[in-house]
Amino acid sequence: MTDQTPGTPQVAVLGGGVMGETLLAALLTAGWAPEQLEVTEHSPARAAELAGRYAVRTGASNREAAARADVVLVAVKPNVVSTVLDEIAPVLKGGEVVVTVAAGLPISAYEGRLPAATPVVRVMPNTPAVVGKGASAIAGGTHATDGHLVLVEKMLASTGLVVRVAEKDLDAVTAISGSGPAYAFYLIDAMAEAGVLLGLTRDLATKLAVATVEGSAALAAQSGDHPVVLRERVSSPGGTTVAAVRELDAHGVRAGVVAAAEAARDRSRELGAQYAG
Ligand SMILES: NC(=O)C1=CN([C@@H]2O[C@H](COP(=O)(O)OP(=O)(O)OC[C@H]3O[C@@H](n4cnc5c(N)ncnc54)[C@H](O)[C@@H]3O)[C@@H](O)[C@H]2O)C=CC1
Ligand SMILES: O=C(O)[C@@H]1CCC=N1
Repeated sequence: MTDQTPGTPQVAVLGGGVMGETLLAALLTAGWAPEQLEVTEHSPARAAELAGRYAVRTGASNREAAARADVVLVAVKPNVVSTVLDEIAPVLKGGEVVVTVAAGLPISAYEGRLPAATPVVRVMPNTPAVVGKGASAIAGGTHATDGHLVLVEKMLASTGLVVRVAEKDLDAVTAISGSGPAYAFYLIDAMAEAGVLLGLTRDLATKLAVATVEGSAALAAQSGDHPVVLRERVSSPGGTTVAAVRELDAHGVRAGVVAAAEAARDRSRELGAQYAG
């Protein structure tokens, strides 16, 4: 594929798990036709499920799918990436773009296994992409042009926020937005559980927790105010909220979030070092 390839090029999604399916659905929403897409899967049952749900071609051969593709989207686990790259490298003709969502693995690891001058774009998406509220960061490799980054932005157009970053920042991005939905779900679950403890039904407590987190995120996004200012607005003098936030501080919740993000950043680096091969 050249920098100028127009429209919606043929995409092979290698690995149809959580993120592979998310990106497949996103491409369909962004205007790709089912016949421009195919997915490879090790699990025949999963392949059949995806074929039934999206009417796309599915198969088990990464090499055959890559040979038909203009864009190869790597969505397998980091420990499988080098095997997959070795499978597809012989059939890449030089113009294809390789896009990867694997955590941790540096672009240099891809460039070292793929034909010289293969453009590689690394993406760190997150699961709210399924509902168009995702946050993705992208970084291009040595041979990725602005045109390749624009193409990837187009591929992710239906998923939500897409930002360009330097590759060195992707471990931090992974710790904040890649893994971040799990922190938000953890908070929602804890709030719902607290509601049950306080006597609400689980259904009502969960609805209230979800709506509160969703509304707070929307308010933060739309007002542009600093989170501290927004928190102060909830906190009436001598009221309930200051009493609650004092407990969050006393229990080290803020420090816990920071430590969690550092652990995710470190794990991303470890995955990169372990599986770069
Ligand atoms: N789940 C998430 O929230 C995010 C995941 N990622 C990245 O996405 C990648 C995939 O993660 P998930 O989708 O969560 O994992 P997953 O385990 O749900 O999906 C991986 C899929 O690859 C298939 N597979 C395994 N070996 C294969 C092979 N050789 N060829 C073809 N298919 C093969 C598996 O059967 C499985 O369905 C990982 O590299 C991860 O770091 C990145 C951002 C967020
Ligand atoms: O947990 C993981 O390794 C992947 C990467 C970011 C979110 N999920």
